[in-house]
Amino acid sequence: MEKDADGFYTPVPDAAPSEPEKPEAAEDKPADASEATKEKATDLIKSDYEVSVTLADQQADPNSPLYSVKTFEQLGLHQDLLKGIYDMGFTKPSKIQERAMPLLLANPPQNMIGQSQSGTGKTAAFVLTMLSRIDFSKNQPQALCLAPSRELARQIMSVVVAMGKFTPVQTEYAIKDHLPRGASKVTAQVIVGTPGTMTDLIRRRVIDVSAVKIFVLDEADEMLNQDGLGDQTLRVKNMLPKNQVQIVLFSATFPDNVRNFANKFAPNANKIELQKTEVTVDNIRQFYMDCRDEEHKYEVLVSLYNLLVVGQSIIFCQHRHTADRISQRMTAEGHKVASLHGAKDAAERDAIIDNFREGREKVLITTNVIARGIDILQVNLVVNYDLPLLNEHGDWKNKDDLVPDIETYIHRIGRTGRFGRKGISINFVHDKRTWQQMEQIEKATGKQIIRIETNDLDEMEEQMKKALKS
Ligand SMILES: Nc1ncnc2c1ncn2[C@@H]1O[C@H](COP(=O)(O)OP(=O)(O)OP(=O)(O)O)[C@@H](O)[C@H]1O
Repeated sequence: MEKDADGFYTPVPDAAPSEPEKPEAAEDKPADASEATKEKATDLIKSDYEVSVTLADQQADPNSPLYSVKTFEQLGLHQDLLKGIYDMGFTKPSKIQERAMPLLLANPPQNMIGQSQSGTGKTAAFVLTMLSRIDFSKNQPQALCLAPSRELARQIMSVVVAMGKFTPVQTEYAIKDHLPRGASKVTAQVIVGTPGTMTDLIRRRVIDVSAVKIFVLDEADEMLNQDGLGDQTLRVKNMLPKNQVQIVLFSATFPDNVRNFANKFAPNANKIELQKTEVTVDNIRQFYMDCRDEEHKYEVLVSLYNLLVVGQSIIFCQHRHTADRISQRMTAEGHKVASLHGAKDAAERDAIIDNFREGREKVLITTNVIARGIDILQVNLVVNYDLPLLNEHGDWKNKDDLVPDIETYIHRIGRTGRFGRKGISINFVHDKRTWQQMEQIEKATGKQIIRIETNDLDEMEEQMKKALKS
């Protein structure tokens, strides 16, 4: 990894094969909200594999992370925001929304460190808080939100625009290549971006932070990671006015090594925490396939192709060159796949994720760049072509030092099974080391990973149908 001029961790273009990629922040063009795909939350996946348990059933089950006893009205939201919520197809809050919203909206404002499983509606909780805190009569930035990737920043913005549809909210991006070079002042009330560009725009006084009242970090553990975006994020915070900004941190994961920093970053915060074994949702069924070697992984992936296109699927690789190589090979063999990673330029990244989001592409081969936050309801299969790995000692070249990256694993598989939908993840293991790494993941998450025969596609299909239906 290298820091670019913005201070981002940008993977080196010709990264050595042994250098794993990490999620990266990059900037982009604005998403046209009117064009943004806004899935109705109540839509279910239409296919042979249609889910059988309805959202209403789950929201009535006290053990579900979607359960709540309250209505959105009881959460104390403004009428215009309620209209936005219902327009999006939401009927009832999820557990995190029900628990977090009253704390987030209370006066005087208090900081929040909120944890809840992937796909359980954290975005709505912080977006509604941002929109509730704004004085619409002032044309000044009042709510800042940071995310680790341009793709996620664009997605969050689409939620701000959808939820704020019946308010006069004005929004702006702080992402690379968005604002014209000579832009002198941002007057929008909500600004969503990535930390390097946000820092740059504040420093150059294009963004005046004097009226900022709320600062949100989505994927907060990633944003505060001292080996990654932590410095940049802290820089933004240090430029904000003291004692007037509510700090809101949300993630599905808060590993121990980030918790201390999070507590300092958001002092005296209200906390909503999960036990370690609660972090993954039960509606994602986890499998693994034993492959003989790297080449066999590719063959198995190709043999799965028909299953991959049943809904939509995301295939995660550790390196961008693996993602490119697989997608080139598969394309040459007549399969329709797309690849997305941090070496592609901003416009291309936007086009690829938009095509996938709108269902024009069914199979996306990618790296950790979109492991977090991306919400595409039709994704019912995630393949870990390579398991996510981390280097504990900072030497990415030494394979013996690589350990499973539990948090990234949790976020990757969380790209499926959104808001109670069924989903499947499949890990490819191909030697003793990868098998052991997977065992460590199994232990850490407390969820069983079931073996599937690589040469029995019928069984695979059967398992998949069962997992998506039961
Ligand atoms: N109360 C609700 N009713 C119905 N659908 C909802 C509700 N709240 C959120 N959703 C939908 O659930 C999906 C997941 O929400 P969201 O992306 O906020 O999850 P998340 O908790 O931020 O997940 P991650 O940890 O992966 O970022 C979205 O499609 C969102 O529109």
